[in-house]
Amino acid sequence: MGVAAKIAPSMLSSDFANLASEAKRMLSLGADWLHMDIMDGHFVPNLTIGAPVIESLRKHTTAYLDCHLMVTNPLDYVDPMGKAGASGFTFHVEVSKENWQELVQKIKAKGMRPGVAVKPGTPIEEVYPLVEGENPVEMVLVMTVEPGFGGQKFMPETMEKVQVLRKKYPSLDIEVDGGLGPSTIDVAASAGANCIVAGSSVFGASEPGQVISLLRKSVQGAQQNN
Ligand SMILES: O=C(CO)[C@H](O)[C@H](O)COP(=O)(O)O
Repeated sequence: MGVAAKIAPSMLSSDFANLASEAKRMLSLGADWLHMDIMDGHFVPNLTIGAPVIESLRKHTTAYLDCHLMVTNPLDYVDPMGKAGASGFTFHVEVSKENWQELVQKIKAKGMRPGVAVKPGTPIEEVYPLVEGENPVEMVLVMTVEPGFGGQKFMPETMEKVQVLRKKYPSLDIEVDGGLGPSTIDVAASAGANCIVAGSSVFGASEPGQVISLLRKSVQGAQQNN
């Protein structure tokens, strides 16, 4: 049996004007987590939501809010996101080389689960110290598109990173994000990903619940075959 499958619809593709009802709809259709994309308009060329929106959503759900911080200064976000009720806090390794130990410590102190994300062009070796340290992160997010926007094309070349990570860390949560849907999930699942973020393929489907269930079955099926 592998690491538990977690299907996390990316709320970036939801109707932000109806965020609470969109979140409840996804949970009622079988989502495990809600993926929240925090973008600062600097680390990535897009600006989305921040702690105030997480705080508002938290009033409507007890669900795991899987927050992906696409920001240049993640340390500045730890306190506000903790107070707002974030569950997971995933920061980018590209901007945390100097202070990841402090970051992880503070994220845990605020009751959140730390994760580290890598852009498609970043060597996967850069996350090893964060997974193996005394105070490790609990998830690695392998970006399968360039961060910044939903609806992009899945980059299959990123799968090598997932394979390497799964071989090295059999019980680690490995998340993939970007371009995941019915036509790309099998390759990600057989590479070893167990946390699946999917935005446009879920929100754009006529039956989003069927897509969520298909994503889960693919992860579970791949784990049984390994
Ligand atoms: O992090 C993201 C963009 O930076 C989004 O979560 C991601 O792209 C999901 O959207 P889609 O499934 O439509 O590709």
